[in-house]
Amino acid sequence: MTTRPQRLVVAVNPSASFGAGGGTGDEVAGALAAAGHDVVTLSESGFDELRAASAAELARGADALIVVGGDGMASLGANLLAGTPTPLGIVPSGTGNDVARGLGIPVGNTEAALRMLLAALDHGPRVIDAGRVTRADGSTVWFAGVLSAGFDAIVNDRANRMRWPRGPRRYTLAMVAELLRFKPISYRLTVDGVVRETRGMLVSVANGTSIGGGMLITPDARFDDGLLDVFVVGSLSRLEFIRIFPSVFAGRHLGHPAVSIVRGRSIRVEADAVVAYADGERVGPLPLDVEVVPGALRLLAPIL
Ligand SMILES: Nc1ncnc2c1ncn2[C@@H]1O[C@H](COP(=O)(O)OP(=O)(O)OP(=O)(O)O)[C@@H](O)[C@H]1O
Repeated sequence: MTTRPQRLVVAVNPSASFGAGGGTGDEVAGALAAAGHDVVTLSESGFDELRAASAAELARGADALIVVGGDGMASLGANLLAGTPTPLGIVPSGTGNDVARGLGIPVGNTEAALRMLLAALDHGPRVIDAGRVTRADGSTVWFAGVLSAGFDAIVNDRANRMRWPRGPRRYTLAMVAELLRFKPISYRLTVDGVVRETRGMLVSVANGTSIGGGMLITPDARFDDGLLDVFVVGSLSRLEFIRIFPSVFAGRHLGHPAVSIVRGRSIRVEADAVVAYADGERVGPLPLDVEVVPGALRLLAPIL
């Protein structure tokens, strides 16, 4: 490896799904140090503490932030680094890992993810777009993958509260439980100034391709096209939903009359009493304004 030694901050979520106990964090820190890098490993009792510790360490100067965890950790990294030149690395050890998945970072194989990370430290980062969300109170938050408001955000909320099972099957169980009580939502969407009102189950604003551990809701979305894919699932009976649901994993739901995707740069999502999630983390209640910021993030990921 020809890489010059770099100062790397490694932020570990010890509670992320298959990294439970922090073992993946030790493996990552060990491999990076063995490759000659100067590694600072951070692990805290909670997410907010970890974010604060990471911010403090980045302020001392770092060549990259590497997060070890799931989409929530990708969110932590994206929010610290969007708009800065410092690259973000992700070693997936979470439940869904959809951001890593969409970027072609190996999931479920820490060794392979580490090989890819070391190669990316060598060849340099991939520049991608990020989504910037503005809440009604004017505060902002970034996302790298997908923002969702509707059925899957409710499922996400339930899955986050579940202790079992580990892995993506947790989302499937949470989904079945929530499907039994779900009522369609009345949305008002404004995409680049064009207003559309619709009743439905779900609206997602996607920079990436999947949610829920590989459900390819927007299989043709690109992280670096300067656009967001707005995915809408209209009203469906429970039976019809269950019938088309498996096809989402292969991205074969696209021809269904209740499913639509439009692309845009600036999207307002409105509905009563709906909370949005982005990259697996709670963003807050609608209404929200989402815009794409081209080239806002550098990712230590394969250059496609
Ligand atoms: N010590 C901790 N450090 C960081 N995050 C923690 C910690 N303990 C609990 N968490 C929670 O972990 C969540 C983030 O988890 P993460 O996304 O890394 O894994 P996951 O939920 O298993 O995977 P995914 O989001 O891909 O489904 C945060 O919402 C945070 O509140």
